[in-house]
Amino acid sequence: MAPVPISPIKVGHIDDVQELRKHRPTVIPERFVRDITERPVTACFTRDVPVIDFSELMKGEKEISRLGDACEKWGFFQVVNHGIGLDLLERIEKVGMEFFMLPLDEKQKYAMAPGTVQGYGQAFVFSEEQKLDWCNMFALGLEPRFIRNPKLWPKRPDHFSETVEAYSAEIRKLCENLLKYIAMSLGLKGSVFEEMLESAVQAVRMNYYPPCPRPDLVLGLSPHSDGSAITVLQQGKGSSVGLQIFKDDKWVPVLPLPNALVINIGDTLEVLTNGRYKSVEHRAVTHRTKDRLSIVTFYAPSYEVELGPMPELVDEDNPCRYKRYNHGEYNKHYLANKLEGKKRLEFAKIQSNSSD
Ligand SMILES: COC(=O)C(/C=C/C1=C(C)CCCC1(C)C)=C/O[C@H]1C=C(C)C(=O)O1
Ligand SMILES: O=C(O)CCC(=O)C(=O)O
Ligand SMILES: [Fe+2]
Repeated sequence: MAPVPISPIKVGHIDDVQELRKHRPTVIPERFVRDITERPVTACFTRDVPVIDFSELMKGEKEISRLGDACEKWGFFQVVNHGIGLDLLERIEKVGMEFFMLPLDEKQKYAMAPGTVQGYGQAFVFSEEQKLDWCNMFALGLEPRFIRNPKLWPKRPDHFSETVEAYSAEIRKLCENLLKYIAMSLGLKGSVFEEMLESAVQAVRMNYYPPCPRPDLVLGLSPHSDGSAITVLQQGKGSSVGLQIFKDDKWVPVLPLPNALVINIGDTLEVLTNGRYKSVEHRAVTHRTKDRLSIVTFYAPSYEVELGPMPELVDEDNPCRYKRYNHGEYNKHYLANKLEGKKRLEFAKIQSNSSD
């Protein structure tokens, strides 16, 4: 596997945003205040992200073709009738929220060590100058089992670990099935991506965004695309609307649908499809009075996998846009840099004279 390097970089003191907020600040600390060009504007363009009915996908062509359109035109969709019990969706939200509500010293027993990505804290901070996100994160590696760090699995709240296990097993099946239908939407054999990913890496990240007195000045999560093949995102019930995707040069909010899961194409699938299905830049914004929880699963290739565009998707009209590389190397590159739009994918791009 590709080890994540221990960072020698100085990141300075990182305020825990939940603790900050307890003091009801009237002024936002400078490290959270975004440059004027990055600040979220309130008037957001609303267009509906496509909704895919998972139960229709197995019935054939029509929904699979809608899925292909969603991947090609949006890179994001919401999936309904996905077969994961509502009770399990509620339970993961409950233990996630209970974890973030624990006292800071309890959460810090599972602190994310500098330069690593598992545990509680803020990932992707590499300098004292870098702006911070108004967010607390808790991340765990799940599969394959050797990526697990048992010391980082919380003892509190009750039922945390077993709920994460049960949830992740269901989400894994959903990812396998979605990748099968995504392959079929491209006219490929259903098993093609699963074979390519080998023993897929799976990780979960819970993001908690406390209310922020000045949501106009900060970001909950910096703009980025995910390094995964696909990502599954659950938006907490009762949470503020916070996820936005960058579409046609505008930030579009993803309005939560009851019991739906949000799926997005990650950088890996963009490469494998030679850019036909694109990873899309997204971010999270905060709310003045409401908090927000999101539970995010990254489903990615095994670190050993060498990948590049599938030959079936390269021809004279679609010349090869990405080089072949080792996913472990990509993973290392992704995790060693701040979140910065689609910048990480430049690692894989074959430079051309065209504008993309
Ligand atoms: C805070 O962590 C992340 O944002 C993150 C990390 C995921 C992972 C773990 C928590 C444990 C070990 C596996 C893995 C690195 C996937 C984001 O992951 C993105 C980045 C890549 C690349 C990816 O596949 O998902
Ligand atoms: O909280 C959200 O809605 C966005 C989360 C996200 O994009 C991520 O964790 O990668
Ligand atoms: Fe993301």
